[in-house]
Amino acid sequence: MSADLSPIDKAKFAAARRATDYVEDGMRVGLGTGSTAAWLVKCLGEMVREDGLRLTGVPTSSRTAALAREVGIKVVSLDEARWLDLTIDGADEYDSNLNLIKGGGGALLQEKIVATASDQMVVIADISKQVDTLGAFPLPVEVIPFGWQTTKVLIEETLIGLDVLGRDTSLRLNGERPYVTDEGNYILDLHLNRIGNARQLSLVLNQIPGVVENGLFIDVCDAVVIGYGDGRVEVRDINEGTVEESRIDFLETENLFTDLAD
Ligand SMILES: O=C[C@H](O)[C@H](O)[C@H](O)COP(=O)(O)O
Repeated sequence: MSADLSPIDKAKFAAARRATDYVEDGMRVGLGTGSTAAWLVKCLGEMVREDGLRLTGVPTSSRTAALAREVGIKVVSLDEARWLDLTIDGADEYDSNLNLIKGGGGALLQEKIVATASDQMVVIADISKQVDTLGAFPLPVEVIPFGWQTTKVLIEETLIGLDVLGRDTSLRLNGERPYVTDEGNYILDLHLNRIGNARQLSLVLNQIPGVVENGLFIDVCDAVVIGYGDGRVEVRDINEGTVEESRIDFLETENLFTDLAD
């Protein structure tokens, strides 16, 4: 095991590696975005190249599309695939009901469309993403650039009547300019600290003109695969009500792990 890799990278790798067990030959799979999902894409690419896995990938961002092509995964658009067997993605937070905050990497819109068009959604994460109540991570909301400052005020006014602890909102920046999503939109980050009723908040936000989508994923995720830095992996399946523990042997995967780390 490379000494250069942090325990958090090892945890992400362990979760991603275990999640490849969900992938069967011939599947159409939604490929998530972010540092954890990048491990997954690399692992799947290795399975395509080395084991002949037949896989059609639908990426959730331009970044993931580029990585998937680079590692040899066949990439198609969601419209070409129409419906997916499975989506595997990271998350910024998950709670005990497997409701999520996503969008820290700005890909929430495509991620939500792809996950919703899948028979099954599996989240891969390290344990730092687990929370009792969603909201410590700022909630990303994708908004149309036209009139975004008005939309921001409307969101702030709407938050006054809701069960949240904080109400600050900020425009996500890329240097000194607004961060622009793959769909050409902006992102407002809502610093709520605690979200009392995530389902209600999600519905209310999406009714505001100018809001395209928010980063709350309610009743979308079927299972979470939690990786730890020592190779332990826990799989919690919300439908089956099961918790399974296993272990990724870093010694056995050492070559793969270090190759993929490049
Ligand atoms: O927009 C980005 C996504 O929702 C990511 O899946 C999320 O931010 C988690 O990313 P990471 O695995 O890098 O923590």
